Amino acid sequence: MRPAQAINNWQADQKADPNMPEQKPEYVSAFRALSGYARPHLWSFIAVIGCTLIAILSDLMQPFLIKIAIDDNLLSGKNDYKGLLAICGIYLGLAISSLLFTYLQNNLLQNIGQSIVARIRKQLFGHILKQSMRYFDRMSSGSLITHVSSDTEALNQFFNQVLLSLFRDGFTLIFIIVLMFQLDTQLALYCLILLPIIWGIAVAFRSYMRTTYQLARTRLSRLVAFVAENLSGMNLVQVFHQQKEQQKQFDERNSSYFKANLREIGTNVIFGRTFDILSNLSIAFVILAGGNSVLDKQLEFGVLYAFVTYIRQFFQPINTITQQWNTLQSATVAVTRIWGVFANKPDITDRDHEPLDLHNLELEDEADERQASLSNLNLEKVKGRIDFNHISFSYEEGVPIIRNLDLHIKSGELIGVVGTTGAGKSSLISLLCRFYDVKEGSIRIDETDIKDIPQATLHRLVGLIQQEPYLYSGSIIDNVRMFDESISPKEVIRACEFVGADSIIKKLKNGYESQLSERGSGLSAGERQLISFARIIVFKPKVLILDEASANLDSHTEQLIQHALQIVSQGRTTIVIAHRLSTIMQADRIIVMSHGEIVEQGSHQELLELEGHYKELYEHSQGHS
Ligand SMILES: Nc1ncnc2c1ncn2[C@@H]1O[C@H](COP(=O)(O)OP(=O)(O)OP(=O)(O)O)[C@@H](O)[C@H]1O
Repeated sequence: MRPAQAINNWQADQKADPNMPEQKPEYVSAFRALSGYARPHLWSFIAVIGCTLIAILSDLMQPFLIKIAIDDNLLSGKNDYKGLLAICGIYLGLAISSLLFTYLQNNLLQNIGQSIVARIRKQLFGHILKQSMRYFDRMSSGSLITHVSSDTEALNQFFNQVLLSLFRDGFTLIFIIVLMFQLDTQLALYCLILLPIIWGIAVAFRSYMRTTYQLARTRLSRLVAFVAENLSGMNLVQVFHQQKEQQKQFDERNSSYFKANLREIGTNVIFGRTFDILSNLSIAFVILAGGNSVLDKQLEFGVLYAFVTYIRQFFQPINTITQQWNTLQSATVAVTRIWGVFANKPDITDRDHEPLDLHNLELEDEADERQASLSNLNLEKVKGRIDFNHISFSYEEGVPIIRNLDLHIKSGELIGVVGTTGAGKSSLISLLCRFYDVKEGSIRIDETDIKDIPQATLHRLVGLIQQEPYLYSGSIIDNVRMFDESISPKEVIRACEFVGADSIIKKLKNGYESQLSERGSGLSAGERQLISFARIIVFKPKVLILDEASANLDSHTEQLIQHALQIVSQGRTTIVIAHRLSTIMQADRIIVMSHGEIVEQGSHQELLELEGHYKELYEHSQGHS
């Protein structure tokens, strides 16, 4: 990731969510947060500092050795070849030592950085998995992806670049200054006069560079968002022949990003060259001032040589440290954002869930495992009776979605739920799965409030087949058994045969080993639902919820689904949200919902006789107005 990307990602998020407070890099709290992760690597850090010191000293002693060779051997007239040979040997030894310890320092620091970042990334993903649906309603998936990928990558850069530079360049600078004073105090003092000038230039460039970086990142974000938008709405783009218009808009964004990039590169070049000019000016100045002293025999030639070399080396670490500023800022913002995610407690938790300890997220995993094993329901003995006791619910305060709904479902009953769009059918199901909690009333399975059932148990108890079933990247076998290797391929094949998906799967080129992707790789909505039916057979939940595919299915797939539903619903309490009334005409009971309430219920025939909402829906589905 380029410097400042995290800042810009964050800024892009801010635009997407205007309610989020303005966030600035908070260096102290960011470093405190990171220090907890760094503590276990204390000895490795000490080893890094040791290696850095040896590597720098090995580097910096080289000009000093040449100074000795010039002043004590070459210009002293002693003809001491042995001494010269010894100096060459030491020089070689120093070069090897510098190489070896730089390598060790780099490797050690990379190792520490990568393991800290990998640990944070793992905990972050685990933490996101535990969040409730309300959180995902609020957060765009784009910004969560940014947290897991770009923000953790910004941390990686912190260890690879900022820390490395702070250790290596910081120590180098200190040693060079000490060595320069050791060689000649007056010349060293002249050189220090340059420091405020260098500082002034660095500060001026830093703020200009930041603006340039940000401009490029903002334009990149716009470009990426535009491509993502087009990809997700590709069918619309093609249906409305928008290709030319979209290409034009893309070209505009692309060219403005290109210009911003050129500006960024130009700024970097000017900054680097300015330092080169300053370095050369200082060398000229040292040669002028020091040369005079050499001619007056007040300074040895070797000292002047060493000084010129150190001045050259002096500018490089300053340049590198200044360039790290942007990376440091983006890493700090990244830490703040990542800790913002960690700080968010899921609002749906199991009873007696211990409070989140931000400093010890591993404890959270252990607590979850403990909770999962604590079930007051014996899964085998659950009958599947469901009671919605006068429940009310809203997504947003003051906008009721479900109002005082009272519904009692017997174990093994097949219930069809119908209603106009937005009536609250899917919301009712979300409440039963405990994606959200009811505001008033309670939902009970076999007399136990679902809030008292650990979520892991509840989700084994209630199986959900969604309108758009989610398929993972992987084979059909793995999609049916949800990567649970304890379920054999034979069981999967039997389940698919049972629900009638077998004939469809066998037609695929690689049969059960065909690789699917999230969009289903060529399977229709109905066919994807059939695969979900097989999942139900494999995992045997006591309660089955089917949010029927609303897409028009061909009559063959529709028949297959009807057949699969009959098979799968046997011995299970089943709730079907029906978009086609034909699916639930045979249901034990049909519930008609409108504006979050049950307005009618009964069998198909009974409801038709009522001549109310259901009859209207039915006639509409039959093509009558
Ligand atoms: N995550 C959400 N956040 C805020 N409002 C929501 C959310 N999900 C649904 N709603 C709103 O709640 C109401 C009921 O939606 P719901 O999806 O339960 O209806 P539905 O009967 O299943 O509709 P459909 O048949 O179109 O799927 C709608 O007004 C919808 O806009």
